[in-house]
Amino acid sequence: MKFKDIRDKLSSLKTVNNYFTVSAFILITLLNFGPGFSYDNPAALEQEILRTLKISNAEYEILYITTSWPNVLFPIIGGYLLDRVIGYRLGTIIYTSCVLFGQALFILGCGFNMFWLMCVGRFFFGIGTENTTVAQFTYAGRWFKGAQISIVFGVIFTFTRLGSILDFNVTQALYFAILHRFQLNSNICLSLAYTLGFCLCTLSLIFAIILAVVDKKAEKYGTFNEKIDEKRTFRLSLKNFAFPFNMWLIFIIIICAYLVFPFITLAPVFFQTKYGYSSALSSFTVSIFFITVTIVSSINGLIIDRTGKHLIWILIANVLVIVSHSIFAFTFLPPVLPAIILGIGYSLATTAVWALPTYILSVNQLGTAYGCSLSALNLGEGIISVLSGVIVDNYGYLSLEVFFIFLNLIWLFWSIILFCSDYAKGGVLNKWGRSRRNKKDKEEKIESPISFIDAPLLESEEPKFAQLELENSETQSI
Ligand SMILES: C[C@H](NC(=O)[C@@H](N)CCCCN)C(=O)O
Repeated sequence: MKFKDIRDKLSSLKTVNNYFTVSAFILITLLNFGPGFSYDNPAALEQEILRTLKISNAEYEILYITTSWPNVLFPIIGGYLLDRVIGYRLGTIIYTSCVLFGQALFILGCGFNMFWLMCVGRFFFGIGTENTTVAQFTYAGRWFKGAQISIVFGVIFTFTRLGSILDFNVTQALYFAILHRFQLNSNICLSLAYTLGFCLCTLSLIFAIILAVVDKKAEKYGTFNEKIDEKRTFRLSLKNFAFPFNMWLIFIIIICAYLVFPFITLAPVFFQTKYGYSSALSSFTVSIFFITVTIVSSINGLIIDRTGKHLIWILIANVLVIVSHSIFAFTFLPPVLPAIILGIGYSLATTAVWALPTYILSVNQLGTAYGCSLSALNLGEGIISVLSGVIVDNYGYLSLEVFFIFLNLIWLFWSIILFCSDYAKGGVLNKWGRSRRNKKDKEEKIESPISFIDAPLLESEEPKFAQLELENSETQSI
């Protein structure tokens, strides 16, 4: 075999791998769009639900409690099952099916005026959505760990937040369009409006199935460097929970970064109280936060991958969030400014922090780690939401802001500890992007399987290259 033939074979390998990678990138980043869109379906039509089902505000809250509180536990189980029992391919299909099942029950509950069925639906939807996130992050780590991981998370967050923004605008418009055009009873109108979410969740299930096929084919093709442990067992092994010290610090930082949400849920009334804003203007200011996150997440991902230095970006993000809360607390500057700063800070933090587990854990432990992270952030959000309510009721909004500044100083403390601990261990989490992109970087324990931007020769292709060279020399000797 001539050198040209070898080169042609290798470039065809590169083309196929590029094709796999681009497909995986699209499927992974879109996987949670449908669930992200449907998560706040109740809030998009809150008044209509209250009126149609004749429920109180407290009962309405049950629709969210049943969605979020079970997720203090379920992602840990779901993540472990992905790693050790069902595998992430089948797991993702099961979890997206659970989302779909939950959304279907929720819609039926609306249609038949059965509030309890809506709550059961939201329970299945909630555990399905959160575990789909665990599976999505695990897939991201499996495919893109290395120099492209943050852009993947950036695009994931752009789509997830875009889903939320669209939900609030489209679902409501759809409901009123159906109501005015067909004059149906409002239960049926609610069900029909929520059917859009159901269709998008169906797409997630389809994406999960295609992704499993692409992943399987890519594995057969030798795309991945790291082998998946195929030994599946139903016996609980605590070994998968034995994380290195830095991973525990990452859990704490994830909890802290997500404490922005308990604030955001109270923000509309805060804006009305402090700035005398109308309800519409307050909601608009909150939406500025979400729009900022949607726009900047992908850009942040790109910047973080280019520069590396994830821990520095987390520190910068932390400072931005503190600045934002300080402006809210101690100035009367228009709240849209700190809302934008908060959006940039939060987006920077999440885009950088979710990449970190992939640098220190094997792919066989990623599901468990992401599951624990999701459980931890739900617990943190749950506790801080309750505390925030108590603080507002008893001490007012200035105290609430001081409380959030204090929480962010705790985040700063743990970020510095992580920085020092990582430095002492050789700075794996805080490398320059250039160094991660350098394929000869032997320090990196586990490399990115393939480069998304410009797929270079894979390490896993080297045996094939050797094989071709062998064939070539044999042909020549004959
Ligand atoms: C990964 C993280 N997920 C969450 O915070 C979930 N608890 C709630 C998702 C709500 C989506 N509108 C995230 O979305 O960043």
